[in-house]
Amino acid sequence: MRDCAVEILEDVQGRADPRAIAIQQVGIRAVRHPMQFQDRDGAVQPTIAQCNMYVSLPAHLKGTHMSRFIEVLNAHESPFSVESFGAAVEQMRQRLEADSARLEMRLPFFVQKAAPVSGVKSMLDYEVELIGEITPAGYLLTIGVMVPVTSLCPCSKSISEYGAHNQRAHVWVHVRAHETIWIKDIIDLIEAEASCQLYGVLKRPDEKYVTEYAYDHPKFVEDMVRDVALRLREDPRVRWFSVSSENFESIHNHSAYAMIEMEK
Ligand SMILES: Nc1nc2c(ncn2[C@@H]2O[C@H](COP(=O)(O)OP(=O)(O)OP(=O)(O)O)[C@@H](O)[C@H]2O)c(=O)[nH]1
Repeated sequence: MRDCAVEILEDVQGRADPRAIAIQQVGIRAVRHPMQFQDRDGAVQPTIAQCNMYVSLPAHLKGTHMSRFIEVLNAHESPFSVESFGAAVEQMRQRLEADSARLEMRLPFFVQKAAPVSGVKSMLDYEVELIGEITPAGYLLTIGVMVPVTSLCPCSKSISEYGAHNQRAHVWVHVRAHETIWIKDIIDLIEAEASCQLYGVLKRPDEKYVTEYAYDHPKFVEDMVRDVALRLREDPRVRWFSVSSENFESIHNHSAYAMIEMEK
């Protein structure tokens, strides 16, 4: 067997490139990696992130150091959070010897909730997206959260002698902030504006409660994104946001959708 440790291998990606074209993003996509995630309450939860990792490559170099992206992930032992994310992007930028770096992570995030009447505890899963970019101009973090909620149609309630159609909706909020805004802050804000929030476990008294609560808080998809946008516009921590809602209609085989984006 040949001994790779002593063999001299050419560093092809370090060769000069004659085309003189810089690359804005080169790297790896769709890497799944186990990690620890920490949010507002300080508890650390294990999860699995799907990562995209990119750096810039100057015009004179042929290739980037592909293996180092995974090395960076594996070397990262401390929990990720909205506060520590910038340090992780900077580690990647330095290890790849690049001017700019971009780290995108999407992960399931779990919250233990108590049912509204019985108090029975259960976990609910949300989706989180963290997108951190370091360029010579500075660091930009975009935080995204998808919150599943109930929406109940105000028109259906108004025109029907009894009942109202309702559906599950996926509300995505992305924010860029002046200061720390936690994932749980965004979840609380969205759930407060839904026709009703969701729970993993509901006993019969809870089911009666959420049915009547949703009936008392009807929302079109437009109401949903406007009411969340109002809260984000009033929040001094937020400097840019987008909010969208996709309502999986129960009376159609298609979704209703609305989106608002605002730079403050
Ligand atoms: N740049 C580049 N590398 C690729 C690609 N596809 C596979 N690779 C391989 O990724 C491997 C690892 O690259 P490097 O990180 O530069 O590996 P290395 O030179 O042994 O490690 P370092 O000394 O840390 O730079 C190389 O063997 C490349 O051939 C590609 O499209 N671009």
